[in-house]
Amino acid sequence: MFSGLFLPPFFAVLSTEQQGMLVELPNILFMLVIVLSHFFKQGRSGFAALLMLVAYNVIQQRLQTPLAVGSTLFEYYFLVLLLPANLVLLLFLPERALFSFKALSYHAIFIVQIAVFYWFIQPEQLPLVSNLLTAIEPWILVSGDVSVLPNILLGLLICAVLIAAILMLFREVSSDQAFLSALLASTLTVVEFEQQWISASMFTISAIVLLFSILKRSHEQAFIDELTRIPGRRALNIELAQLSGKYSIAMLDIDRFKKFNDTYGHDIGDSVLKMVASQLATVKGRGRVFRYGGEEFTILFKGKSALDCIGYLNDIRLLVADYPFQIRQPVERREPQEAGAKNTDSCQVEFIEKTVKVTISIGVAQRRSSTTSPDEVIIAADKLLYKAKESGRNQVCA
Ligand SMILES: Nc1nc2c(ncn2[C@@H]2O[C@H](COP(=O)(O)OP(=O)(O)OP(=O)(O)O)[C@@H](O)[C@H]2O)c(=O)[nH]1
Repeated sequence: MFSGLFLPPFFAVLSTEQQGMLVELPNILFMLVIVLSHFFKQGRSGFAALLMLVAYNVIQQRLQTPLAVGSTLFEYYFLVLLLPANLVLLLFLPERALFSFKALSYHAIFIVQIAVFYWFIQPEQLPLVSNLLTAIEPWILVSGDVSVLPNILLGLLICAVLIAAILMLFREVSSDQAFLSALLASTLTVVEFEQQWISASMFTISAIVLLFSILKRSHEQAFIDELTRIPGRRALNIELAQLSGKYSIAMLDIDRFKKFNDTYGHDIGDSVLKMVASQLATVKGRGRVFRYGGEEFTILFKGKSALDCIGYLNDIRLLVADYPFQIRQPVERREPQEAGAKNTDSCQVEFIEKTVKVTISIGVAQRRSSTTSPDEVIIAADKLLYKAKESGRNQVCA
């Protein structure tokens, strides 16, 4: 329906040896994903790769004959039902390292399905399989010219894809995109099952997406600060190690943040950090923002003097200071007691909304000479930050 137009001509120009390599490619890529998922502690992607690897091999080893032969049709239905069902199930299960004790229940679910499949495909089960197919015949209205896929299974596949797409939109789990791609690849494969090369090409694409997803998430884990979603200290250190020529570094600190935490609680303090990071990320002048640690941030301006940066830094300082940060705070309200009544401690908790102002202080220093190291520039910027605090906060010192 979709791919038949371009896949066979593309594969036809390849030599038999190259075609053989392309058929093996999903196996290699999925195994790579499994190994990486173990080292990068991304079990969910590892399980998805394991499922896809087994499904691909079932297709290659068992389903390359016409679907009407022997138990092939039954095996095809088995695959169409269980592959998306397992992928969707994984979307809801918590992350577990693939080769860990905690993941044993996942492996058990998987092994039971393989055992059931293996039992059904034994030659002596053929009469039972034929009877089963006859029994479910009224349910599986074949959609004729679209594919050999019964409408009911096609509907389930579409539901699985929709669930993955909705989850991807509404929660921030980076592996969801890879699951959606695996579900789309499985759907296209089973819908276009009679197309030559469909499984090799779709499963290769899905394996590549899974691989990229693992690498992207590992990169994020290493370099992106989990709370503020901006690059963290490790990313800054790598940038600093590669610096040369003219540059300036700004050190920024939220004013009286300890008091803020003590008054409104650590969770609201975290929201302030997120808000400040999102405002800082809009800095002009090609400044790159990092979370230095705690409530301190760093902005690196390559090719700029401290004087060049003052305007950009004042802009973000004002942006933060003008941001109406909303707080929903619980307050206890004591019920007034009637005269002579017994002293019972009755109080109600109410929530009040209020807007608070957050300010930041900034110190910015530039590289003075070719012998000045980035650490020395940071120390100089820190001293200027201290000066900004001493001079009343909410200001830039250069
Ligand atoms: N909520 C939250 N608080 C943090 C985090 N990291 C550091 N802090 C808090 O940030 C506060 C820093 O306080 P101080 O270094 O004393 O400085 P300050 O209160 O901002 O005062 P000045 O810098 O002098 O304006 C401490 O109370 C830390 O607990 C975090 O990730 N989340």
